[in-house]
Amino acid sequence: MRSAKDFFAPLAVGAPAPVREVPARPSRMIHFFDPSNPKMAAKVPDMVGTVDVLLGNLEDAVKAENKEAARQGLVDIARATDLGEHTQLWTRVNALDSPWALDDLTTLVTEIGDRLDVVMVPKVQGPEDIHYVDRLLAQLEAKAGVQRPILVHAILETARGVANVEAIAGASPRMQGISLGPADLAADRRMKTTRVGGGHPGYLVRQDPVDGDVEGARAVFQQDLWHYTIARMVDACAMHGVFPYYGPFGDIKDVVACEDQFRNAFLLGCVGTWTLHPVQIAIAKKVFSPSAEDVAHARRVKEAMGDGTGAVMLDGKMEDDASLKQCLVILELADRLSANDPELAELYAPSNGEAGA
Ligand SMILES: CC(C)(COP(=O)(O)OP(=O)(O)OC[C@H]1O[C@@H](n2cnc3c(N)ncnc32)[C@H](O)[C@@H]1OP(=O)(O)O)[C@@H](O)C(=O)NCCC(=O)NCCSC(=O)C[C@H](O)C(=O)O
Ligand SMILES: [Mg+2]
Repeated sequence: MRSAKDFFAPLAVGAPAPVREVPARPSRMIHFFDPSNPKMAAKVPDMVGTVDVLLGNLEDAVKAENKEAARQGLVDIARATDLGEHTQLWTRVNALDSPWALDDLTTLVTEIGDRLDVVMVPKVQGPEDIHYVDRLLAQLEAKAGVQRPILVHAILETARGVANVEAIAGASPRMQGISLGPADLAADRRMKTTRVGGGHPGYLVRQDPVDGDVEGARAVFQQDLWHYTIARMVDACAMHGVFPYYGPFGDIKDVVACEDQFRNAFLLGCVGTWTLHPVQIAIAKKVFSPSAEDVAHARRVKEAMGDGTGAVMLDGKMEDDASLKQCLVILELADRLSANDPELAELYAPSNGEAGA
């Protein structure tokens, strides 16, 4: 076991010092693109500034024969693209047991390590996977002279990963966050779904029979297949000061259910989601930015609560220290997003007569 005193020491001579706090940069949408797909790659420069994160995907959804082209494509894009102040560059490398992961990490850190913010690691099984990546990144950073540590993001997509989620979240100061990977997780758990994320019409609760008539009409309520896993992931992330994310929603045409799935994740504590197609970007932005109404309400509660202690009545509802703390989460998020986005700053600005944040 590593001593707590060693936790913030670099894992290789010459590697940058680990971060003590994960930078809270907006990451409402982690936009996936395949760097080996010329049409997608061509769209990347115009997406800068419109998405919080651009992620060059090297893993699943990239054909085996294109793995090397995707890796090199990402290097070329990172070198040629000015990402500005507000768009981060992430990658998803191939799984650690694949023939490509070592070359992915070695090439990316040595070639574009100074431009890469986060490495997403798929199919993480336990803290040992993070320890491996942690040490390797330190060695490569030292070799390449990278000045700031590259952070690590784990995808929760195996039953063992879910069972170890707390240990994964706390495995390294590099841990930036965790995403749900519902498609691989469903397969690993031997669930009987055949989809990439979202609900299933067969997973439901039915109203009791009326007057014992089991054949009569009854309401059915579709249930959320992912509630348990997302809630567990959110707790593990909050416990360790890292960020939780929903993952992919594969039914690109069903923008309504996509928005619902994203909003469930937002309400449960996730800070963002993956976007697989341009149409999902605006949905993620809408859902993971608090509404103007929520911000205005949070400000009213803060104003009404004065020094932050005691209880008050506002619009017929009791507000106290704990509801104030929830409101402060909303206000902090609104402030952070406003700092990067003049449109949101205007949307959230207190109207005449309203108290400021
Ligand atoms: C889902 C797609 C295959 C759809 O692609 P396509 O059929 O080309 O869609 P459109 O014709 O509607 O596209 C319109 C134009 O937009 C471009 N496009 C499409 N997607 C993107 C994108 N992500 N980024 C940038 N540009 C994009 C198209 O090229 C069209 O361009 P043009 O013809 O010039 O107008 C496709 O969207 C796609 O492959 N998306 C990414 C999929 C992906 O990354 N999958 C992996 C993540 S999910 C996963 O791995 C599961 C997870 O791990 C788990 O276990 O749960
Ligand atoms: Mg997967």
